Amino acid sequence: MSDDEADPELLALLRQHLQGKRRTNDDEPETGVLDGAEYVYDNSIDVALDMRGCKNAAATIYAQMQEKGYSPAKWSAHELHPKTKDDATVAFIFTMDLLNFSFWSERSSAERFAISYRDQQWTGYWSLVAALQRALDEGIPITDSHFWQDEEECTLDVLKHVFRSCTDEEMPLLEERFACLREAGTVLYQKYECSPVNLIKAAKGSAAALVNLLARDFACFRDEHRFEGRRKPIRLLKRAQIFVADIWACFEGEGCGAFRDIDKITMFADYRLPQVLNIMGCLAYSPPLDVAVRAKRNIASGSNWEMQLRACSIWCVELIRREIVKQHPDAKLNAVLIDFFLYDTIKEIESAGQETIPHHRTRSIWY
Ligand SMILES: Nc1nc2c(c(CN[C@H]3C=C[C@H](O)[C@@H]3O)cn2[C@@H]2O[C@H](COP(=O)(O)O)[C@@H](O)[C@H]2O)c(=O)[nH]1
Repeated sequence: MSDDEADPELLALLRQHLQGKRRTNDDEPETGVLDGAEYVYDNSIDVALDMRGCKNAAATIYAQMQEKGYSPAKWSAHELHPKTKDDATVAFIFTMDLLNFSFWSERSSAERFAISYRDQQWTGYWSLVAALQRALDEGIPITDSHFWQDEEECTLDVLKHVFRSCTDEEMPLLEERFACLREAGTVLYQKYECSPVNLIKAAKGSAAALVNLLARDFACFRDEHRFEGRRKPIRLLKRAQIFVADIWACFEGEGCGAFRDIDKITMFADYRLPQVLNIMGCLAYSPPLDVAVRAKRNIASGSNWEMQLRACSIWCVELIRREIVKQHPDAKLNAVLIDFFLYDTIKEIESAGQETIPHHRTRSIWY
């Protein structure tokens, strides 16, 4: 590139700041997730946003969130979520979001992996929460990072026992989960005196800084992938962001959950949100992608299709959020609460047997 040709990414950034799209305060950290999501959206051909759909969805989402009283307090109301606001709960949420990925199964609902706890069978995300609660009830210190480092006590067999299923299907990616615990135990020992509370304190009240610390120090949180020719990887950081959001929600914005920039956290790019955004008419797939998703074909982690599904979902929720704020300037909502609402909505749709399209199938540790 000759000297007088500026770097296109630099130009885009300059244009963005000149347009005042996102005024950033120089000494406040940014995660870069939203910028990366917008880049992928601008370069997507298999996933598109339906603007009319997003506008309609914004009105519906806002009305229903008001009606259901979506606020951070709702997080602790979930029966399996921890209720105390203390260090043990921070450790629980850190462990949970370290392992918060890939629960989907191709088995029937009767045969899919499930955890039996408190006289109920739990599947999906709730199977993880139930398994952790059950282990603690059984005296297994599964949320203690000293335990994760103890090669005698914390073995793959112990983890298999913690996540033992009441069907003959085992929890997916158990060995990968075991590796996540080991790695996190080592990093917490090396950098944070074995405590996730110290990790939160190191972010000094910034949600974005905490996300960046997780991505910098823990490979298993570093959910970033190449997209086409772009020099910089696209940062999606789903589990890092949902960890910050779960802490914020659980502590209701106080104490460990007091983040001055929580609104910088985006929705969490998992396998449920693209599905519900598609069902709500906000996200549209190209015919080949639509066929692949409906046929439940595996879509490779980090592939172009998968990146479009995840990143366009992030951008879609951002546009829905902006539309809500435009319609209701005093709305006390952010991408986190909208996301929580959308996840709970797709779970209601699923239990009512009203899914009109399956979620996409990607097996990975990222979501
Ligand atoms: N974007 C987004 N993804 C979420 C959640 C949650 C649970 N959050 C609870 C806390 C407050 C909220 O009100 C929720 O009740 C789990 N997941 C992801 O979904 C997948 C599991 O799907 P399935 O196998 O069907 O349960 C898996 O990738 C998991 O990481 C969320 O909130 N947002």
